Amino acid sequence: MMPRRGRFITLEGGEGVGKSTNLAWVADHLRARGLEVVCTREPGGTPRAEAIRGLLLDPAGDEPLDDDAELLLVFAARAQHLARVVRPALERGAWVVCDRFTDATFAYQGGGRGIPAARIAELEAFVQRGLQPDLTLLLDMPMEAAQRRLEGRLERQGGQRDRFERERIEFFEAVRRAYLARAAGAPERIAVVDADRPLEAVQAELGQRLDAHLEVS
Ligand SMILES: Nc1ncnc2c1ncn2[C@@H]1O[C@H](COP(=O)(O)OP(=O)(O)OP(=O)(O)O)[C@@H](O)[C@H]1O
Ligand SMILES: Cc1cn([C@H]2C[C@H](O)[C@@H](COP(=O)(O)O)O2)c(=O)[nH]c1=O
Repeated sequence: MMPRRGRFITLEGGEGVGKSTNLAWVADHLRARGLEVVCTREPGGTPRAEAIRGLLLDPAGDEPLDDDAELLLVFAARAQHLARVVRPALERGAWVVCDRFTDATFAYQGGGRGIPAARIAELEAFVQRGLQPDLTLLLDMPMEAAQRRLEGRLERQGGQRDRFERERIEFFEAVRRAYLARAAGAPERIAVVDADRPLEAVQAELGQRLDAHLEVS
């Protein structure tokens, strides 16, 4: 009998909504149920894809990054990540938990930059060859509140805003609208989780969503 393919879970949402905070919690929740879990992120997840992440996030330099170049870099990093990490893990039956994936491209490059969804979908088909997340947990909250969280994190941990974090609030509002439109178009895959609550409440809902997915998979 063929081994059962693993599952691909993605966490999505705008800046500062709590994706990184909840990624480890999601992984622990699944491991406690006896599953092998691989945690990863996009852009990145392999040394070469992380190098592309550096190009995308670096705010330095006086040469603006062209929107189409940004889109192609995102998919170049994704191709490498899928080939080296995600597909091998799924093929051996592991569950992959990924901080952002292609919904982020539709939200940031589509909603934020204004690149037509059809063009993004062409690259999605080319790079992913049908691979889609089995479940996407979309952490959603008003952008002003998320920005305050981000500022708190920067004050506590230091560091500078990256190239995306320097965008204006209108950009983030467009990103949020695009995410919610994606969720409305794929309610069977994308679960919208209200992230503007205490962490315990957010994680209780994440746990319920994961357990419901485990029951049907
Ligand atoms: N439910 C919550 N309530 C209060 N603070 C939270 C909550 N979730 C996360 N935080 C805090 O908000 C800040 C941002 O969280 P986190 O870094 O996980 O967000 P993120 O979505 O991964 O951000 P980015 O998109 O920049 O990577 C952190 O300081 C974190 O401790
Ligand atoms: C996958 C993906 C990501 N981005 C942007 C969104 C974020 O600003 C950064 C990643 O940093 P974070 O620590 O996860 O916040 O990259 C994007 O524009 N398009 C994408 O497809």
